[in-house]
Amino acid sequence: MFNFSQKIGIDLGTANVLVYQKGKGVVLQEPSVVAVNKDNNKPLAVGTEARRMLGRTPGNIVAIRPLKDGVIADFEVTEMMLKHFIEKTVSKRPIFKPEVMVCIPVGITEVERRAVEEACNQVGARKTYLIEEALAAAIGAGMPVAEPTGSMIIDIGGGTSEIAVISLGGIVVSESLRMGGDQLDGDICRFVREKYNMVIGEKTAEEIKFQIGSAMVLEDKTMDIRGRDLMSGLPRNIEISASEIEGALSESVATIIEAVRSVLEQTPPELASDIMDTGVIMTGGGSLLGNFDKLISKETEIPVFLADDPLTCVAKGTGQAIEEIDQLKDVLFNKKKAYK
Ligand SMILES: Nc1ncnc2c1ncn2[C@@H]1O[C@H](COP(=O)(O)OP(=O)(O)OP(=O)(O)O)[C@@H](O)[C@H]1O
Repeated sequence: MFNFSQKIGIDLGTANVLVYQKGKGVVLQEPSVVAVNKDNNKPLAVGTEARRMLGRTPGNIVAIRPLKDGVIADFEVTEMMLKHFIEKTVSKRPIFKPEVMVCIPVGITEVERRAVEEACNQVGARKTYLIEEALAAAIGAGMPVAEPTGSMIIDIGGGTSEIAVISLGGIVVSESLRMGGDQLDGDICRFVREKYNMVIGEKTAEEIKFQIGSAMVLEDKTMDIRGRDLMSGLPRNIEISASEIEGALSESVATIIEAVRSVLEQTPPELASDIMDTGVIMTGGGSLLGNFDKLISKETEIPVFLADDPLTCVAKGTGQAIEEIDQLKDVLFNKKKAYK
């Protein structure tokens, strides 16, 4: 099949990789995990299949999350993962190699930018563009980013949280935290170990977060969990409540709210007034934590809304940006220079 201009947008996330393909939408959504055979250093499984192996691998296999805190921690494994996902999405024998747009966190260093570009070029991209994650999230959430009006986005991913005010296609004020939903899992593990002398894995912690995790408990509920007793070394069940988890998460939640406040404080008054009128939009999987939007709204006295399908906004925005790259080039790339 001829396909002259394969354009794909990649949300290369700490927790999930999403690929958006021109004309098709989000065509791939899989966890950012690779299972590697240590004997020959070859990937054994990538994505969903590899995630099932996390914490359950024999000695010669390791299940690796190659991205940490939003950036590439293991370059070689990231390349394996990108290669697998790009090959899975683009047609088998493309006439032209694909053009790829990848989103990156706002605070990323030049070395980290080059690492992402190099990884895409290594796996066969004809041209690689980078877009800041907050901007991609705002585009994907349908915000009028190119207009002369203030749009505020809070994107909470697995390893990073980006808070930004955008106007005329550029980021005017932003904060980027190297923490997100995954840190909340760590908070839960630590809490259970300290309070109940019990060890739980990160998958169990995430399950607790999904089921009873909340930034602000409005109605308490409980959940039975299973882990390993630290003293006896044996499996044990306990019941845990949503308000206990709220307490365990409070410090990380407060850090994110503090960053939101800091962005608001630095926002020029005209743009702040636009934001008061239109509200803030939350994207990213971390924004699905129970009542997070309500708590931020309560603490900042600004309307806060959860985007439709928050997990796919960044990928959609990245894909839309590459679809319209010719029109957006001036707005996105010149603006970025102007605000540097
Ligand atoms: N229903 C939910 N409640 C709470 N947290 C959730 C929910 N669904 C997903 N998450 C969390 O969202 C995070 C993943 O979000 P997302 O896929 O947007 O991140 P990412 O793009 O991979 O990461 P990053 O942008 O930091 O590189 C994980 O920490 C996951 O546990």
